Amino acid sequence: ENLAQVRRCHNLVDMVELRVDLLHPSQWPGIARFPLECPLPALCTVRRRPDGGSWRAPETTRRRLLQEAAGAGYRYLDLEADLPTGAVALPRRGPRVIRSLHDLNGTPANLETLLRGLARSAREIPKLAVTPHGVGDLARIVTAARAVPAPRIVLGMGDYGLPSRLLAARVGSWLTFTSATSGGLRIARRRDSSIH
Ligand SMILES: O=C1C[C@@](O)(C(=O)O)C[C@@H](O)[C@@H]1O
Repeated sequence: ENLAQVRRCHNLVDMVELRVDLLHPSQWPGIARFPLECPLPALCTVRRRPDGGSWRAPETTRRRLLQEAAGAGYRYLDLEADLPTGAVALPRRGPRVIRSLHDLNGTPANLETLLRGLARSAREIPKLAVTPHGVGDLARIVTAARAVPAPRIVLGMGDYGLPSRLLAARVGSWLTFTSATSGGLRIARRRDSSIH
């Protein structure tokens, strides 16, 4: 089902995220096959509930699946900022880590420091997903992104976050997310918008 969705939109996006937390456990055996059959670079994410995800099983199971994904051919692996080093062992020539921090309630004061401190090595890509409550917060997200060397990912969640997604390239975010199904930003064809 996930691969069918990728095939429907593979010419509209540059990479694909598999949200393992949204899968039924009966689908977990397919996690290792996904990047091999996916026509685009794949990102594996197992999002916890406090970070906005739907993961319900124990943390040990989550780490086991992340570990499996680390050796399965994914180009990127999303690991949280509070995950202890070594909780997921990364093979040499394994995936590049996107080191993420989510704030579902607001936009922390020290955004730039947070963003700068996320990556644990030069290979990791820091990612901040926060919830702006007004244009002031939105402006702070943009300022923080621009102050930190690329590549970095910044996303505003909620209504006030929308401009940070539509203007991701302008903001300097290395990627922005869209959704192959309902429930997120719909995928637009390239150049459907004229924002530069
Ligand atoms: O971390 C993120 C960002 C996201 O939550 C969003 O708000 O677009 C979508 C998730 O799939 C992804 O893992």
